[in-house]
Amino acid sequence: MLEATSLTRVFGDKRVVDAVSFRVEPGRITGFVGANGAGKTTTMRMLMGVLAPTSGTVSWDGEPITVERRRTFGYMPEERGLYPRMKVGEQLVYFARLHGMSTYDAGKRTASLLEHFGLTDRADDLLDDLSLGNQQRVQIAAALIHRLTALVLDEPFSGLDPLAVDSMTDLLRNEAADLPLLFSSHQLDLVERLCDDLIVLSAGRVVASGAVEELRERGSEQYRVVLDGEDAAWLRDLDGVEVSDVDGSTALLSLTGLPPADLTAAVVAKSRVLEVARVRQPLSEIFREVTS
Ligand SMILES: Nc1ncnc2c1ncn2[C@@H]1O[C@H](COP(=O)(O)OP(=O)(O)OP(=O)(O)O)[C@@H](O)[C@H]1O
Repeated sequence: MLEATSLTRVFGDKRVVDAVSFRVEPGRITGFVGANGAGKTTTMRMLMGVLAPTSGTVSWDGEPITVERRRTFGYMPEERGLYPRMKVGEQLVYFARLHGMSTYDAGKRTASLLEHFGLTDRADDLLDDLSLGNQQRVQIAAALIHRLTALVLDEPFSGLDPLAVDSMTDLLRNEAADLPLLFSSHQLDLVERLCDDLIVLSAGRVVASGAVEELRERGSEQYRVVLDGEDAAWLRDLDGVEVSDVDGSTALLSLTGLPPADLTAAVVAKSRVLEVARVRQPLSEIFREVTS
C-alpha cells in the first residue's frame, strides 16, 4: 500500500500542498481530483520522489519508501517524457531495457502493448509523426512497460478519444488488478466510472476522501418525482419536503422531515404518479459541494 502522510510543499511563501494524507490501496483504483492548481501534480511528484517534500512522508507497506521501490512504479508525469524523434517501438524497448528487462522480454512486452493500443503498424514511425492521442497511448505504454508494483498517472486520459479511453481502461483494470493505482483527472464522469476510491484536493488540502460509494451516500439525498402529466409544482406545498426544481410534471426534492418510506404514499394520495426514485448524486455534485 502506498501512503502519504502530512505531505507538505511550500514554494516561496505559498503552501501549495498542505498536510496531505491519503492511502492508495492495492487492487483499488484511486482517482485524484481537484481544480486547476489544487496541487495534484505537486503531490504526485512528491510521491514519485521527483520533488522533495517540505515536510511529511511517503511510505510503502508502512515503511519509508525507497528509491528501489519507486523504480518499480509506473509513472506518467505531467510533462510527458518521450523522445519525439525516436521510433515508437524502439523507445518502448529502450525504456524496458532501462528497467532491466532482457532484449527478448522488452520486445515481447512492447509488441503486446502496441497491439493492445492498436499501434502495431506504427512501431517504426517516429513519435512526432503520431497524432497527439496516439502519442498519449505510447506514453501510457511507456508507464506500463516494466514489471510494476504501483501506478501513478498524471492526467492519463487527457486528449484520448472515447475508444482509446475504453482500451486504456481495460488495460489498467488488467495491469493494475492487484496494484495500488492513483490517477489524476479533470474528467469526473470517467473518474466516476473507473474509480473505487477518491481523493479530492482543494487549495492544497484534502477536502474529501474515501470510497466513491460512501462519498455518494454522505451527500445530500435527493428524489425525483414524475407525475402523470400533471404540473408537479404542488409538491412545494407538501409537508416535510423541500423542492429544489420543478420541470413540468417532474420535481426534484429532498426530504426535510418526511420519512423516505412515506414519500410515495404522500404523493400518490394527491396525484397519479409515474415515478418516485432516489437520485444518485453525481460525482460532479459532490465535487462542487466539497470544493466550494
Ligand atoms: N516549481 C514550482 N514553483 C512555484 N510554484 C509552483 C511550482 N510547481 C507548482 N507550483 C504551483 O503550485 C500550485 C499547484 O500546482 P499543481 O500543478 O500541483 O496543481 P494541479 O492540481 O496539478 O493543477 P492542474 O490540474 O492544473 O494540473 C500552482 O499554483 C502552481 O503554480
